[in-house]
Amino acid sequence: MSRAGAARSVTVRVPAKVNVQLAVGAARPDGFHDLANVFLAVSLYDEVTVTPADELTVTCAGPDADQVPLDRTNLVARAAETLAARSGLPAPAVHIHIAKNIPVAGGMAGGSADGAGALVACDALWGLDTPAAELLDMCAELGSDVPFSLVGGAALGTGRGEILTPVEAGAFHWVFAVADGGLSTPAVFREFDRLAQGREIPAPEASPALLAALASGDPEALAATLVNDLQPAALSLRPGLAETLAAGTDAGALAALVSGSGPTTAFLVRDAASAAKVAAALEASGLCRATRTATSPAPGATLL
Ligand SMILES: C[C@@](CO)(OP(=O)(O)O)[C@H](O)COP(=O)(O)OP(=O)(O)OC[C@H]1O[C@@H](n2ccc(N)nc2=O)[C@H](O)[C@@H]1O
Ligand SMILES: Nc1ncnc2c1ncn2[C@@H]1O[C@H](COP(=O)(O)OP(=O)(O)O)[C@@H](O)[C@H]1O
Repeated sequence: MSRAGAARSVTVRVPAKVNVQLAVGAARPDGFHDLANVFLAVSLYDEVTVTPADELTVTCAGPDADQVPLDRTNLVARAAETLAARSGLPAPAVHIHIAKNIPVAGGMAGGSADGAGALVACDALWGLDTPAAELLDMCAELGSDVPFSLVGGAALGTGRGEILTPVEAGAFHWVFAVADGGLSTPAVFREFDRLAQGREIPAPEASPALLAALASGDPEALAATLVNDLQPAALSLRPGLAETLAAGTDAGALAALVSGSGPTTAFLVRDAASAAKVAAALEASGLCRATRTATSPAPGATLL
């Protein structure tokens, strides 16, 4: 996008995710947990635009914009700094704007998506053409979910979720209920540890039945296999979410689960018509702040 007299800018679109399987192992010595994390990118997007500027600045617009930090802790700023440092460039002088549509601190990896988007956008703006493997390495440094935000589609994440293997996925329809306020991911993992005290935690493994259901595109089969080991922890911190989950299944959703660390709740539905019905019922229930409908799989970070 270049225009005489205007600074060139680059925009990248990035997807939210839902975890269709989130198997969590015991806490590791480094404080992370080994996972078998089956990620699915959904068609709910943020857009990250980078424009040359005098210094690194971050702005954000959207319904949740007031909850997004605009300082150097924002993952887009960290991404730009990481890419510049690794490429031997001076400190980045760039304005990064986030058009935010993904719920903040909602368990849908919005910050991770923005971080991946900023990496791809700055890479294009600065004409670096960084190899994909190096970009993925930088993503993993930024956060466990960031590599998946870059690649999108459907993938199994092992290690702390950053080691990705693509998996096959048919098309599915989803409704998301956005809760009031967010949940801190570290706090939800800490609650998982607390609830797990005195129990033997098995090593996390991907479920063959879930992967087969995902590949088949059969929503009933997928509904029977969805599992999120963080859900009891999220419900323990936010007991009211149980009512939201029940309201979605009462309205015809095939399955309901907490999205990642929550508090967004995800509802797998048969088709677009069912999505509209479940979303309307959730909106009418007063149990959530907003709803979104989406399909999966969605592409990863995409230059517009
Ligand atoms: C739970 C998941 C599921 O996809 O996402 P969200 O639902 O929050 O979006 C992820 O594991 C979140 O990944 P991400 O948000 O990138 O986490 P990171 O920045 O890497 O880590 C933040 C903190 O979460 C905890 N953490 C994260 C990943 C992991 N495998 N084990 C952990 O214990 C640690 O306390 C860590 O300090
Ligand atoms: N670009 C960003 N968008 C949203 N939150 C961000 C961003 N960068 C950093 N954060 C911080 O990360 C926290 C987690 O946000 P987010 O990634 O939206 O949720 P989750 O980890 O539940 O998927 C936020 O509370 C915020 O403090």
